[in-house]
Amino acid sequence: RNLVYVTVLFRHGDRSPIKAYPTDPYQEKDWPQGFGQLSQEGMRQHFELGQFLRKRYAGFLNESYDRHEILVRSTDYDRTLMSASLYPPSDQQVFTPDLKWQPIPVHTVPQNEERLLSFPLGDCPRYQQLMNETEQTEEFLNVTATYKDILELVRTKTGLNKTKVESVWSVYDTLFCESRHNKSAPAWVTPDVMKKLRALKDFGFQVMFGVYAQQEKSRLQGGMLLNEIVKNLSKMAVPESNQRLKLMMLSAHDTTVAALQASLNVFHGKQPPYASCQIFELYRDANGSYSVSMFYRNDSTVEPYPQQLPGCSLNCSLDEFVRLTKPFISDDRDKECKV
Ligand SMILES: CCCNC(=O)[C@H](O)[C@@H](O)C(=O)O
Repeated sequence: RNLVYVTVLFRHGDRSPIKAYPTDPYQEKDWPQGFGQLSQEGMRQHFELGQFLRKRYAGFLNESYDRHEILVRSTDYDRTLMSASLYPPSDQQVFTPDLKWQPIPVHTVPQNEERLLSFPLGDCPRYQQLMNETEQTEEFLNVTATYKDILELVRTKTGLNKTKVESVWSVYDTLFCESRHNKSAPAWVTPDVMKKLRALKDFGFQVMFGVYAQQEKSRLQGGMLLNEIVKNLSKMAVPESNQRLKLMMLSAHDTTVAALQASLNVFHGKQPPYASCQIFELYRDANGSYSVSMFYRNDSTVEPYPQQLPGCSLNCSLDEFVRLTKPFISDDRDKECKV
């Protein structure tokens, strides 16, 4: 079977915190580029991802960058735009000796117009209703009861007057970024506290796109992106189409990867790491039919993991892929959002 088209969605690389908590000893001035910015570690992570993709698709992609072959779209954040731009050049495209980098065009839309790569999308009362109902489920109540003491600790130590899961989420994120950049944590942040905050953060992802009414949440969130990806796969599955596009690269966030994976029922409930990459490969089989293979790269030290769409084989026929994903895609989201 021959590879004919690839779509990859990745999270940006390592960054500075999005914000500090009220009593945080580190504030915006303590970060080289301020809050929410790609770090040099993040740049290295994405240069490595670019090298991985070039190697994986050597022979499929033109040796040198061909603007007809590759389309890059990013959310309108510095960290995602910069992550997407770190595509290594081929030899003859090096334009300055010793500079192993070349600019590639990265397309985007303003944040308030983004409806493909940023989740959870607001403007959906039905989704908000589902989230309220989720917070009444036994599972949610059990988790918040189990971690009651840690939520209380976070409230008192950080000066945050709310300790809903979302507030804890942002504290963990800030502490995680600070730990990754050798900024010593306050005494109350013990390894056990970080472990519990990590579990709550992962739970926060599960809640956003699952735990309760996962299919309906997918139709209102990640299904929006899944729909585009499935439409593109079908569009590319035509023999000798004059389409030269071979690789669609989407640069986004942890929530984007999680939302998309939840809509495919392949989300394993943990925050997608920096530069993690969801891969869709479309193949034309010898008999002229088409199949889709999915992979998830969340560890750059090993090969990407093959993912199995529930109800299908690892090399899932395109027809089956379309049929099995349909229930997670809304054909009129605005209507389904109305309450
Ligand atoms: C309000 C928090 C928004 N967080 C982000 O945008 C980050 O990019 C986050 O999605 C991530 O992938 O780190």
